[in-house]
Amino acid sequence: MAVGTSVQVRTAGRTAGTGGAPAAAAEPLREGAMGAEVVIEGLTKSFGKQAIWRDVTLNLPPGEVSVMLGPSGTGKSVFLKSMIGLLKPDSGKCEINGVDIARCSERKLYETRKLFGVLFQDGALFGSMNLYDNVAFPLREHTKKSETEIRKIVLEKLELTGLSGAEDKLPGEISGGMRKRAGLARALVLDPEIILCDEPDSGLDPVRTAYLSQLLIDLNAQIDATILIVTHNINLARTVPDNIGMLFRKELVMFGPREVLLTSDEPVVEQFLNGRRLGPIGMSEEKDSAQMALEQEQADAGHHDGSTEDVRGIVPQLQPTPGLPVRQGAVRRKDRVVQILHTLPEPAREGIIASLTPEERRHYGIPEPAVTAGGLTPAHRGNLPAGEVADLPGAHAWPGGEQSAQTRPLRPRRGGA
Ligand SMILES: Nc1ncnc2c1ncn2[C@@H]1O[C@H](COP(=O)(O)OP(=O)(O)OP(=O)(O)O)[C@@H](O)[C@H]1O
Repeated sequence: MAVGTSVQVRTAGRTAGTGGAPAAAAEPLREGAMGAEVVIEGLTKSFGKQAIWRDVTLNLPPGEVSVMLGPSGTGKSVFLKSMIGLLKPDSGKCEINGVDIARCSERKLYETRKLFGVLFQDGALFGSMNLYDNVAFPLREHTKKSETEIRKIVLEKLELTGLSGAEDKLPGEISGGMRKRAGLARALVLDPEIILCDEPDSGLDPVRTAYLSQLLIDLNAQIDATILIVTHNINLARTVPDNIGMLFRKELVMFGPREVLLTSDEPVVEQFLNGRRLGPIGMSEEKDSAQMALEQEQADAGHHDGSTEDVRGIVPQLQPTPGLPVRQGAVRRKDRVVQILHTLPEPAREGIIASLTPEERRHYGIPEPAVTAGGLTPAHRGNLPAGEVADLPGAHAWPGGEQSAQTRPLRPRRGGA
């Protein structure tokens, strides 16, 4: 079995297939708990004389899904490793529940790491252990749970990731997609508040990637964990996250609500989303101006620039499979982005407003948009100078204090958020 052939997602009281009929929303699996917020400020990392990135500042809002994009070699994996303390940054902080991962004691680091579930690129499974033992490993290592308790948790996570029945298989006997899902099952056994996924789609075909995308959204709906995904997959980046960031030229070019990056006409963002050669990104990350001019000349003369379609604008975000709980992160996000709406570039603002229902618009006191009668947001384009987006209030923090009547939460918040 490979990803997607029979992905089953667990609801509180039953199992629902991804194509199942709509049903009443189920209760979340992890009642009351909410993913941790990750506060990153001025994070800088180099290896000897090689600067990787500097002054990276962003917040991962609790329970929201974020994606980090960036050309190969820009240090995305190094960023994930720095977040869990596997690599020490030169300066800056990465704070989780008040603990600065970059500076804390070994004991605190050990404790805080337990909040993380990490899906490594290759699944990082032990080749000599079957899937059951691989998934059980963190529980046997880090908890004092009995084998009966472990069995219950392992079978639950295998079911959640669509791997029921494959317990006895060795990693070498299953497909790449199944290995990814087994890695995800193992990342989930300690009930993580934060899930980091390093290229979860690598090596998967487009259909299996689509199923994996749905699985990540469904997981988020069920456990309300904060999720950060590093990926090169543009479909995934356009449809899954609440927030998108991009690393380029050793800096965080942007990080903020998905609508900002998806409507940006920053050359580096446009080039990356469209997968074309024309633009500032070259084979060795950066291009000089002579090379850029030459490529432009060739394209003007009709030479193919590598892209197949013009990808721009906001597409609808994936929703949890019918029957699963409402994503609490998405509910909180709505309140958050409405509060910072006035700070966002116009195309992003329009996109967010267009994504609200008439009831939500009334609740927030936002007038009906003139351009969205057809329902779907038009392909907006934004214009935000590099560096400015990362400075958006929503990129780093969001107003916490008093809320006006217009920005009161739409629905009661869970877990004291
Ligand atoms: N432990 C290390 N020691 C020295 N250099 C390292 C180490 N880990 C990573 N690097 C360097 O850091 C840079 C960024 O690597 P990283 O793997 O984070 O890039 P990436 O953006 O994840 O790339 P890709 O998209 O290709 O996976 C590379 O030049 C790499 O060689």
